[in-house]
Amino acid sequence: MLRGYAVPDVRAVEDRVRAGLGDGELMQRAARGLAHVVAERARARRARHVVVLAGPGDNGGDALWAAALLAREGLLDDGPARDGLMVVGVAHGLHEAGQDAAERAGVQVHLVDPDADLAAEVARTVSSADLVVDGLLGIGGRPGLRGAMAQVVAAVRETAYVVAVDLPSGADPAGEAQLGTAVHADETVTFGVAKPVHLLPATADAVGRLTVVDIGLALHVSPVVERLQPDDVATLWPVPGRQDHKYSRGVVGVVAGSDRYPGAAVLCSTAALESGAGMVRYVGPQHATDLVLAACPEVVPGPGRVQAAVVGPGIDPQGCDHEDCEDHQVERVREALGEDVPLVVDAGAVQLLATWLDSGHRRPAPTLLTPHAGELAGLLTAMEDGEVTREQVEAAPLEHARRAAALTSCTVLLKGATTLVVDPDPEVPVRAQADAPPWLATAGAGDVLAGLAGVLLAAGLEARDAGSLAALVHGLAAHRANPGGPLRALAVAHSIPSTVAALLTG
Ligand SMILES: NC(=O)C1=CN([C@@H]2O[C@H](COP(=O)(O)OP(=O)(O)OC[C@H]3O[C@@H](n4cnc5c(N)ncnc54)[C@H](O)[C@@H]3O)[C@@H](O)[C@H]2O)[C@@H](O)CC1
Ligand SMILES: [K+]
Repeated sequence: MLRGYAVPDVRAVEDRVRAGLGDGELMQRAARGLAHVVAERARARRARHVVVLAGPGDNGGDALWAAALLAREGLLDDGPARDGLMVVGVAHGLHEAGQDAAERAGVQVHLVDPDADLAAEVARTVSSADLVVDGLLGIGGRPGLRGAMAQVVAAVRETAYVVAVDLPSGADPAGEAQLGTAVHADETVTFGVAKPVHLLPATADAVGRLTVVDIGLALHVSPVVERLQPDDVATLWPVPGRQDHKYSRGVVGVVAGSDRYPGAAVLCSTAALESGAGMVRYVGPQHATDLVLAACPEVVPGPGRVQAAVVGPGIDPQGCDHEDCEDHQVERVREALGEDVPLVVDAGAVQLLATWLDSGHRRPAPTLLTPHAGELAGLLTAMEDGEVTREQVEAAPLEHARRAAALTSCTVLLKGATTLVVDPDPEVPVRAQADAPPWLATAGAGDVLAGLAGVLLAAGLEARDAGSLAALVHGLAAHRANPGGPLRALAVAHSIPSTVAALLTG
């Protein structure tokens, strides 16, 4: 599990560790780790010109010391970057010891006035770099770059490989403010532990590949963000024992599909079966039932006892007006909301839940809501004063997911390039999963995710684990279904069994 700690907690432990070490030792450790990564990337990419950008604080200090090490220890010597290393400092003054060390090692340091326009010559130097080290701002940075810092970053060539020191400069270290003018790194080298900026959706896109360098920090506080990794699957996934039978493994109810969207019923039921449900019971209109049974003969039609249910994919919250529809989906969902059974509440059922909660009901069992941004906006609009738009949710996903979790007392899984899973208790770390290829943005992918999560709830996982594990496996199954190419949702569902098997057997 990757854990991201709040910046004040990181500073507190850094201060404690630094007090027990020699002067500058902690920064030396950071700089050494950084220098080794830079040297390796420079070699691999046959970089000819390496430009190190340094800002006014200790982030710049790390970068300057790394430049000194690269030059002094000849870390670039076997590559063509030998004579092509220089520092551009954007500050009224740089980290003194770092600047001194870089200059003593023979590295040229150009100092740029942060408030003046960038000289054309400096812009040319920066744009000549094929590898750029971004040490402008770290955890002390305010979001958004201005003046010469913004200009120097704009001068970086599109094809240059950018290694950010600790975090991409200009991004909010807390990972909450939306990205403004900021560095977009190919790789970020952080020290000791990850921070929220690396994991949360507002900023994670600017981070690139994340490398954590050990500098001897041990945190004994709770992280604020967590991300499950593939090797967590073996710990969390419900593996049946020899004594298990279909009921003990977990029966999953699926209330999904309508005459208008019968395919959602097929996708959700298929995903539940492919994820290892002991049994799937499907409830829906006749046409959808026929399609489900044709695709999945293992499914048992009609209501019955279940350990968890998925309600909502492809239902029409306005109600089904089909005359022979015995299993009226909206009524079924309302009934399920009142039952003491863990639920995945998806798509059309999200709106029904909002109305149901607004009339004073409370869910008696664990509940995982799985909205996309538009559905979350609809839920908040129904439960709060004033309209909330999809754009507002997309601009501040964590804030809105937190609001929804607090209002509903349910766990909220907000789908996106980075999927958030937020517990109603604000003290519980948020899970942020970014496992899916962009190809997964396709119709029906949400129905598959809901079916997968339903199986995990039915097996007894708590809602936050079920949601984040489902998001992880969903993303990995998508990669496996067709690495690097187009996907359809059904193919993702069919690739769940082999994906899980590969993760369980290592
Ligand atoms: N604290 C520690 O023990 C360690 C810190 N390390 C490094 O130190 C960094 C934190 O250093 P600092 O606290 O000095 O903070 P930063 O280096 O992030 O920068 C703070 C400085 O930048 C200025 N600034 C902030 N936002 C700005 C903006 N948007 N535009 C222009 N100037 C801006 C501030 O006024 C301040 O002078 C970490 O990110 C990490 O790179 C590492 O050396 C590891 C050890
Ligand atoms: K940085």
